[in-house]
Amino acid sequence: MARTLFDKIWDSHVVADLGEGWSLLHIDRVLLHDLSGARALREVAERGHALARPDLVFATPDHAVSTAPGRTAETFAGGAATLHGLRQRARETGIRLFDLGQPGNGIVHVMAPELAIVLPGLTLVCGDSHTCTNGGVGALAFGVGASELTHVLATQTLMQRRPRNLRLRYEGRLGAGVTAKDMILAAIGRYGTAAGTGFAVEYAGSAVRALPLEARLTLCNLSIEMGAKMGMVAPDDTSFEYLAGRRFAPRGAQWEAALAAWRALPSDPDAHFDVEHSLDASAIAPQITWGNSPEQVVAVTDPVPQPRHAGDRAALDYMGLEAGRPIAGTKVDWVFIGSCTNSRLSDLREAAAVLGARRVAPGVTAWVVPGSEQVKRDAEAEGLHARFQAAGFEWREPGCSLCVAANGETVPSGARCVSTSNRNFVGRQGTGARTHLASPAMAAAAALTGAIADVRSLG
Ligand SMILES: CC(C)[C@H](C(=O)O)[C@@H](O)C(=O)O
Ligand code: SF4
Repeated sequence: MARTLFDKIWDSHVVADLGEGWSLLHIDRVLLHDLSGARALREVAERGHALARPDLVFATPDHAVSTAPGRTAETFAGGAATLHGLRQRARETGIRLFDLGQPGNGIVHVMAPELAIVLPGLTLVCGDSHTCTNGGVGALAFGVGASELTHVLATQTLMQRRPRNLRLRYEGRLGAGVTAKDMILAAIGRYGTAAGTGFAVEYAGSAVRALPLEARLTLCNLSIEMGAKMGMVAPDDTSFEYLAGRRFAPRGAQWEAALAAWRALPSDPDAHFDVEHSLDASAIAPQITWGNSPEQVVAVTDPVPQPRHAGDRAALDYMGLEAGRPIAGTKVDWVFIGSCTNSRLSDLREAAAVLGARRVAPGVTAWVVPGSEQVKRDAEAEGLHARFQAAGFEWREPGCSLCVAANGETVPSGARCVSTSNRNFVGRQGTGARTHLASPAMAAAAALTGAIADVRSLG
C-alpha cells in the first residue's frame, strides 16, 4: 500500500501495537536541554533507573544561560544550579554534553542538525515543543512531556498515538525578500494555530524542494505553532549534501547504505493524506505578526486588521496598535535576531546582506544571538560579526535568550520588538514586552529604519 514519509518512519519504529491507535515506538535519539533535560535525568536517577542507551542521548545548555559576551555558568545566577546539575548527571550517566564554549553547544534544535545527530528516517524526541524543527532533515522529531521523557531515557521507547497525515504544498517561486519564515507565518495566518492539531505535517511542493536545508528547519520549526507536534520535509539531495561529513553522520560504506535507505523515504506518489492544503508561494509577501498569537499575522504591506472578537481587541490593546492603520511605519524599540527559528548561518547572512553600510536607527537596541557555538565561529570567520557590530548590533553568545527570556534577558515592559523567533504570546520576551515575529531580513530592515518596514523597499 502506498505510504507517506511519516507512515514509513512510524511503521519502521513500532515495537508493539498497543491497540486503539496507540503504538510503542523505538526512539533513535534523545536531546536534552538545561531545563527539561536536567529535570528528566534527575527523575530517572531518583526512580533508580539507568539510562537505556546513554550513547543516543545528547545534551546542551541553552535556555537558562546568559548570552552576554564572556558569559560563564554563573553569569545568569538563576540558571547556575540547573547547569551544574546537568553537568554532574552527564558525568554520571556518560551522555554527551556540549558545554558552554564548546563546538556543539547551542540551542538544542540548532546543534542537532548541525552535528547530524538527527538524520533522515530517525525518530527523535526532546522535552521541548520546537523539536519539530528537526523534521526539516526528513526525520520524525517531536516534543514530549516530562514523564514521557523519563520513560524514553529509561527504556528508549515511547507510547504514542498515531497522528493523521496532512500535506501542505507550496507551489511556485518565492519573491525577492521572501523567506521560509514568511511561508510558514502565511500558512498559520491562513489556516490558524489549530490546523495541525492531531496531524503530522509534510511540507511539499516546488517551493519547498527549492529551499536550502536550513530554511526547511525554519519551516518545520513553527509546525507546533500550527498545532502539529511533527512537521517534516522529505529528504533529497539538498538534505544529503547538508549532512555529509558532519560529526555524527555515517561514513564510508555506512553512508552509502544510509543514502540508499533515505532515498526510499519520500511519500509514494499515490500516498493518502487525510488533509491537503496548497499555497501559491509567489503570492506570499514578507509577513509580520500584529497580535499575541502567530496566526495574528499580516503581509507587511497590509493595514493592522479590524478586530473580529474580544481576543483580537485584547491583542491590539496589549500591542498598542490601531486597527486600519498601515503596520509598516510602526515605531520599534528592539530587534532580536536569534532563536531556533532563525539563528543559523544563512539567517545571519540574510540579515547582514540587508544592512549594507547602514546603521541601526537611533534609540533601537539590536541583538544578534547566534544559534550555536559553531554558527558563531562560522559567522566570525566570514566577518559577519564585524558587519553587525559596525551597524550597531550587539553580537552575543549562543542561547535562547530573548526568545523566551528565561535567562534574565528581557525586552522592557511596553517596548516593541521585531523578533525572528516563533512565539509572540503576552509577556514572552518579558513582562509587558510587545513582540512582532518576522524573518531575519525583516528584522534587519526594522533595525535600520527604527520601524516595521518592508525589506523590499530598502533597496
Ligand atoms: C522551555 C521549553 C520546555 C519550551 C518549549 O517546550 O518549547 C521553550 O523552549 C519554548 O520555546 O517555550
Ligand atoms: S530558541 Fe526559543 S523556541 Fe527555541 S527552544 Fe529556545 S526558547 Fe524554545
